[in-house]
Amino acid sequence: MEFSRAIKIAPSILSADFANFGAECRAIEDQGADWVHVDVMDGHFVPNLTFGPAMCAAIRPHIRGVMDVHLMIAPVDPYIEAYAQAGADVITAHLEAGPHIHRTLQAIRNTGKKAGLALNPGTGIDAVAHLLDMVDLICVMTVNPGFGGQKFIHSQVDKVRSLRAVIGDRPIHIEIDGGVTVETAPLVAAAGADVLVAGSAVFKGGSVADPAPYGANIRAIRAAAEAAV
Ligand SMILES: O=C(CO)[C@@H](O)[C@H](O)COP(=O)(O)O
Ligand SMILES: [Fe+2]
Repeated sequence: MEFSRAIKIAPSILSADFANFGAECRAIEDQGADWVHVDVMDGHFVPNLTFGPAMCAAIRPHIRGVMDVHLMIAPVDPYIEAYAQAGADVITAHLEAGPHIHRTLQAIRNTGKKAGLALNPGTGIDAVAHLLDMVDLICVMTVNPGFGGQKFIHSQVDKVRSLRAVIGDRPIHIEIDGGVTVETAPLVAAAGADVLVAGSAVFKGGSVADPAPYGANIRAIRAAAEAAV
């Protein structure tokens, strides 16, 4: 995985057809997705349940590019190795998920995978300064985690701008997750984000049988973001 600040679109398969994940992953990549974003929820850290490591391992052969695994689980440390074994390229843990985020990021790096740090909307960026040498990606949640299709929280745009200033030119991705659309993508791209997760805005209007809308949605979000950079 070579580092680049170019805009990357990462569809969240939380909005895919749950009976058809393999075909959905192939369809979004064929339609121009850069990364595939997999939302792991435990019914405890967030009020929803999704994919275990076996599910991730099952879809891995259907993803040619980057599998971006967003762990919304607590505790997180006991499961890092399992998601690494399942074939994740990026493993992101929440700052809020436990008392030892430095150890968690170290454990992710020890698996040889890229380490991501996610921040809930109510969390500030102060802790990030002490973790810059431990992270490959910082995920700014622009909704409260747990569900797709929520409304973008606009107060997070300033947070992204401050985060970009703290990161400077270090090879750390800023990922935005939640409520990304053609309207909100330019705001976060202009503030310094480079990875845009989008679930409902990518999958709307399409299906495995008719995937062309996925491509049109991805191109529209990318064009809106790139025009703002
Ligand atoms: O992590 C999460 C939600 O907790 C996200 O990845 C959502 O799945 C994004 O969905 P949209 O807001 O784009 O519909
Ligand atoms: Fe996510």
